[in-house]
Amino acid sequence: MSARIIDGKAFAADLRERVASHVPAFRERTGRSPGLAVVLVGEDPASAVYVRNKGKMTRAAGMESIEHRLDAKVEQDELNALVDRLNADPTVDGILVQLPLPPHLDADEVILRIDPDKDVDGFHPVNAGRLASGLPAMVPCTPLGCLMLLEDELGDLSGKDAVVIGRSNIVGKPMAALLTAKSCTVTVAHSRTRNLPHYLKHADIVVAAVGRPQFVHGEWLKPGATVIDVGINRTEDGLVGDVDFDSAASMAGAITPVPGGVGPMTIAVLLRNTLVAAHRREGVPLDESAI
Ligand SMILES: Nc1nc(=O)c2c([nH]1)NC[C@@H]1CN(c3ccc(C(=O)N[C@@H](CCC(=O)O)C(=O)O)cc3)C=[N+]21
Repeated sequence: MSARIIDGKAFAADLRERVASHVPAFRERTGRSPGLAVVLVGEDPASAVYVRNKGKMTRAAGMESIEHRLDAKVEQDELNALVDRLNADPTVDGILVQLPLPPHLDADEVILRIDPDKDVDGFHPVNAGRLASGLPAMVPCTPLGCLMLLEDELGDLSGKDAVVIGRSNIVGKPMAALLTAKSCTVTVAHSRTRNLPHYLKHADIVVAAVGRPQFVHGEWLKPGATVIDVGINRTEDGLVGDVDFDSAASMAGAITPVPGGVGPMTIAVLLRNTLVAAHRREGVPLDESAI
């Protein structure tokens, strides 16, 4: 079997257009555009590139990008004070503090300080709790992007066997919550899982978010499985995912490439979440399920 390649880049471009199409009506209703504030601490080159791309795409969607660059040596109090100001600013609908932070800063403290209604990353424990409880939440961008690709590929996910590899707060845990809400039977595997191939052999859906280059081998997969590769690993061979693409593509029914798969979806969903946050905050109705 030779897998269909899931074009995350094209899906993300469509999603960004759908988001952009709702901005003019919001502006007419409220007299302003949705605003996304991005905070970058230090000058990690990879982070700087991401932040620049986010700003570009935010503006291309007709939304306001508010960028704050802080010195790598900034103190926690100063970062906290910036978050407080962004929380209080009515023109800011979304706040994203780029992670990881330099080691002297406490990311959990910053995340807890962000107004959950402006938490477009969906990292605040209130949003994790809302998601787990089936309440309206801000949903983390990467797992929501993966879910959109899965539903586009498979339609109804009800009853499917899904294995999520990785248990982070950013991807694995919210991914498992989303798939559970869609009535999948979900297994969460991780670094201590003893027999990963055993679980993968039954999986209709595999989401790999372990952070180890080319970790998942095609021979472990159920023939025809749908494979979503969240990994972004910079190696000598260039950018590779958490899945060994060539062997997986000969076993899977469909697979996301790296690059061009999940990555572009993360940014597109960030814009979607900003649009959603803006509408909720202003009480402007929006059919969220159509975006
Ligand atoms: N608070 C916070 N929220 C984030 O969402 C967040 C973060 N911090 N810190 C860093 C990670 C990383 N991240 C990516 C976004 C887009 C691509 C992306 O567009 N990748 C492209 C290009 C990859 C490349 O060439 O580098 C692709 O996979 O095709 C990748 C990674 C968001 N992150």
